[in-house]
Amino acid sequence: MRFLTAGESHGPQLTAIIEGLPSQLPLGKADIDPWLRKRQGGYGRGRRMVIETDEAQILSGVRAGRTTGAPITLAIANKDHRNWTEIMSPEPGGEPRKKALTDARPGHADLAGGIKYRHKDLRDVLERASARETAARVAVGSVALKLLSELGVQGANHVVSLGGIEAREGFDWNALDAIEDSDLRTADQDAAEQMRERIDRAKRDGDTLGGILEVRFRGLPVGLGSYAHSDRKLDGRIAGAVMSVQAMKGVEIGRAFDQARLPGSGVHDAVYYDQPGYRRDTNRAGGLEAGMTNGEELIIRVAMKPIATLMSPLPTVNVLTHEASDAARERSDTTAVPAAGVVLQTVVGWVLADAMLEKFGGDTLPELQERVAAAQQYALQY
Ligand SMILES: Cc1cc2nc3c(=O)[nH]c(=O)nc-3n(C[C@H](O)[C@H](O)[C@H](O)COP(=O)(O)O)c2cc1C
Ligand SMILES: C=C(O[C@@H]1CC(C(=O)O)=C[C@@H](OP(=O)(O)O)[C@H]1O)C(=O)O
Repeated sequence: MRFLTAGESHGPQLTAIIEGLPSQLPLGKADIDPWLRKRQGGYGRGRRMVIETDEAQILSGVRAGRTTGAPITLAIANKDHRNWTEIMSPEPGGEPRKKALTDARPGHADLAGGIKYRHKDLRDVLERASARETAARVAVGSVALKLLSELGVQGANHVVSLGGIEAREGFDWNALDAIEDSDLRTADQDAAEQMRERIDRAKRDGDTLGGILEVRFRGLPVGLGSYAHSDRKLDGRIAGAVMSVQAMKGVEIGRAFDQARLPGSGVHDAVYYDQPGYRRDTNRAGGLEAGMTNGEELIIRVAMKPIATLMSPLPTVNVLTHEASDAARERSDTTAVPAAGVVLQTVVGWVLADAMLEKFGGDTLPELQERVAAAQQYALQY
């Protein structure tokens, strides 16, 4: 499978094309829009999320509620575009350009992007660097999650820590409703309250916050990915997808950073066999060994940096005058950690769905389902 997204943050719309999805997958707006709405949520988001009510238009590849095997086109309108039509379509060469951005924001794409593409109005950089693009990626990933759910795979995401406030350790699949109900995407209500206070303080101070997120998947068959060549290794592919999300700066499989301090006897998972098949009593590996799923729950943790745009700005340089200045202040989120969990679950879902198709082939969903069931059976008896 492959996909492309296009669209600027304040342009008319975001567009995504997905190619390679099997036919006969039941698919409609109801499978995509709830993910878009979840991505918009979370305590600490800025005013843009009040303007947008993201929903996907399915423009090709689906007929009578089922995929046909043809490329799928998804479109998400930017409602805010109507407030930016003039700014987004300046006269060629017209100077000074309205809302030009010339005070490069440390931590954002502005300075390196301006030098790379030779833009002096850094708006030409930020429009595409913006995490608005993640709306398109979530739409794409939600289709992958739908395919996974038809194959018996379920995912989840939650906030582990935000602005230095730690949620209670542990994850319970039965607590998913509490996570979905929480504007901080944690089942730990006490931590959520402290996080809200921390976000309020950061906002008052003109500052921003990052955090740590966890993504989990269960029901995966053994052997997605491969040890046979570097670019087939699923851990590498997951890490690549996760790190490609705006503001993600670290990723670990299981609790890799803690485990790096321990001896092997305290890290690896002993294997046993009794009915109905192979079993491990621990899952410290986080579901991946040698670039392959091992049948245990997949556990991924990701570090998100604090938002780059500060209302109490850092020193920077004006790229027109080279004089010292304060970094540009754009409307912005104080934190987007809860929203990022939704993005991460969907982008990891894409990698997993892709690996499923690679291992099991499948022009159609029923063929895929038969082959996955047979592989699950084989793994027990092996
Ligand atoms: C859901 C989400 C929302 C974001 N919102 C903002 C924002 O409002 N302001 C901002 O400066 N950065 C925001 N970011 C992060 C920037 O897009 C990102 O830091 C920037 O593109 C530079 O890329 P890098 O951090 O990966 O190096 C957001 C990221 C995500 C995932
Ligand atoms: C638009 C979204 O996030 C945006 C991501 C973003 C950035 O710099 O990454 C900056 C802000 O853009 P704006 O200035 O238009 O408010 C966020 O709102 C979104 O998540 O849909």
